[in-house]
Amino acid sequence: MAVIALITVGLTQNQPSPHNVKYGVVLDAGSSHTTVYIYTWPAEKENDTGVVSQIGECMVQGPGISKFANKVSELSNYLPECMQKAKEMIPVAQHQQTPVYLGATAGMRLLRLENENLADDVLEKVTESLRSFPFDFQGARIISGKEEGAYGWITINYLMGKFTKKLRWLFPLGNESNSQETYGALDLGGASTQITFVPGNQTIESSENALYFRLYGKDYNVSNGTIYDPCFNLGYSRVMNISDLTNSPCTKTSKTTLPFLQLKIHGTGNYQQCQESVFRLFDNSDCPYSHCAFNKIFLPQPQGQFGAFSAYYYVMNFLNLTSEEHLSQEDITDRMENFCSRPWKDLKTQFGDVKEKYLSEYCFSGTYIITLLFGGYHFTPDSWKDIHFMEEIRNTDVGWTLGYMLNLTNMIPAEQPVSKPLSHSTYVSLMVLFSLILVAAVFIGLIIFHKPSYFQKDRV
Ligand SMILES: Nc1ccn([C@@H]2O[C@H](COP(=O)(O)OP(=O)(O)OP(=O)(O)O)[C@@H](O)[C@H]2O)c(=O)n1
Ligand SMILES: [Ca+2]
Repeated sequence: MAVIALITVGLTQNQPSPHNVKYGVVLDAGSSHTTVYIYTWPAEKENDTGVVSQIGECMVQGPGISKFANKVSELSNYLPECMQKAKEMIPVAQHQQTPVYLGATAGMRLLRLENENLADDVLEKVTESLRSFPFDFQGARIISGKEEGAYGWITINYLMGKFTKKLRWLFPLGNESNSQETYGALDLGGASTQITFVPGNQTIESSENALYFRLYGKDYNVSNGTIYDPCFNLGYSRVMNISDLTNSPCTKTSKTTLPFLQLKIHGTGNYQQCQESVFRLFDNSDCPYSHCAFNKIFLPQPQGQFGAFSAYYYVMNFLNLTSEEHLSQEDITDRMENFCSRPWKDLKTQFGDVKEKYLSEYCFSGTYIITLLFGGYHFTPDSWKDIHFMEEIRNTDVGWTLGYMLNLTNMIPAEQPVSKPLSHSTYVSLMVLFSLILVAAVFIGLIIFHKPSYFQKDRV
């Protein structure tokens, strides 16, 4: 029996030790900032799922690349600090084989809409900068919102091991019935948001909003230059340029000509009023399909579990709203009312180390997220519990970058592989145990059958 057990375990888990390690670098050029991610994986197991992990990340100092549109020459000093870090983390011998990809998101999509030449200039300059490093640079491009959502979805499901088929015979009693269902992905950045999930048995009514994979098997009424804003805390004020509001392609349609160039905003800190204003941003009228998100965009009813990352996590984590215990809608409202009503002076005292830009916007950002989820994507108080706010899984950040790299390095096979059923430590323990049983069995056998002299004498 011990021999059979040894052979069974050996055959089901033949794990060669990884010695050849590969690396990959992806730059996430977001609207608010750029982050460099450094990944590694064992070369032999390239097509296995869950083997790529993040070994480093570096946040580039300064704003997003789109903000350099009128000063592209400054971009030459932008990336070197973080790229130098990548050089230090990756062994020199591996530099030339290490692919480097840059994907730009909403900030650059908006710049391209406004002025294509400027967007090209920015990409050209970052390309020039990245070419000066000893890596295998694979290009800098603007990724579409659809790709961004898709790669975030791949990342989260890859990291959660949702693409692997578990061997059922090893977990006969486990509640594994839903374990293979994929997670939906919720991403929110400075200038765009994506929701991606596998819909239930609903018809895809707009192919523009669908992707097929085969993998692993307001307007404010103002009469002067001051407005009172319920989404900022009481005592907070900020001056902003009207052009910052009206120059974005997102606001081009609501052309309101104002008789002044600047606007002074004073916070009044009122969650209910803030929510009413934000809710008006989501146009839920005249849906041409059976279900819409907002602004007439096709979206089936959200289905299954969701991982919410990027700004969803930063903001909700700050507001203490990421708890896995079920928070009722009243709990959420109470916490938001409480936070928004706090005087700005108090917040500054308590959270002196938090960047002022972020701190001042948490009342707004939290309200925006809650309104987007309930009023935009139509989550319900009941399905809210299916949203899991997360920053990383197994030390790897959740975002679109990992999925982007997996795709471009052809690390996603079309057919579903079967995962190793045991962890390496369980495998080794079982092998040792069965070996001991085998040795003990042989030993006992020897004693019984080779101690014959006494028995034989007695018999004689
Ligand atoms: N420590 C942080 C970092 C970010 N934020 C919030 O997150 C938003 C930006 O999110 P980020 O993921 O940095 O956006 P980008 O990737 O740069 O934008 P996009 O994906 O739209 O291109 C900020 O406006 C801010 O509200 C925050 O609250 N705390
Ligand atoms: Ca982003």
